[in-house]
Amino acid sequence: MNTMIKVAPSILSADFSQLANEIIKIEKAGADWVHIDVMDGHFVPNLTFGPPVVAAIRKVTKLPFDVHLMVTNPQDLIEPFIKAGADIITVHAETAPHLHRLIQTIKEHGKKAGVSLNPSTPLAVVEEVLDDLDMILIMSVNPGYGGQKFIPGAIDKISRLQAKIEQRKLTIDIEVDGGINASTARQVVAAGATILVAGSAVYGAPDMTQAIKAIRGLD
Ligand SMILES: O=C(CO)[C@H](O)[C@H](O)COP(=O)(O)O
Repeated sequence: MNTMIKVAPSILSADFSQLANEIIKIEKAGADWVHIDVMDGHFVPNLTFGPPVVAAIRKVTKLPFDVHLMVTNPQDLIEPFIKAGADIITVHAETAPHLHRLIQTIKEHGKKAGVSLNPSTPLAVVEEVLDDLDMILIMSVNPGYGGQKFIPGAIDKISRLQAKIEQRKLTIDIEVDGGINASTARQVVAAGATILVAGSAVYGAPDMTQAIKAIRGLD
């Protein structure tokens, strides 16, 4: 049992016609953060939310907004999403030749900065910015869609990242996204993950409260 684990349901799996209610539902069910998947139809083959949608849903909850930018030009969208109400902004290393600058921009606005790695991207790409990061998001599916199958290679990647964080005595959260359910959650938490993103396992569950508890490992 680990009470330090945070669960961040992804509204990608919500009913978009009822978005405000869908956010209120996860808040009542015990979610820690709201995970918002921003997709541009270019870096990933899907198109989702822009800053106006985030500004609109900001009015319905005080839960932290965990904004995951799956976009080709993250530098153009950091400030608009912060103005819209983001608390944590994560950019993909694959989209950012000037990763250090982007992280500094996020932090200068007083927000938490994360970097995400696709399944095929090695940990080495964040080596030089580790000291500046609040969070690393390990993708356990190829980004673009909810409801995909967890890629088991993520577990060893999380263990190696956790060892590196410990060795450097840093405080960085490890978030995992894709195919998370009660069973995969246990495996990634054992490897060192602290924040679990779950879309279909929460929104597709008959009892959301129970699903969140099970993912957190408190069932
Ligand atoms: O970033 C994502 C996809 O790119 C989603 O957050 C992720 O897939 C969550 O959905 P599920 O838990 O259904 O896999």
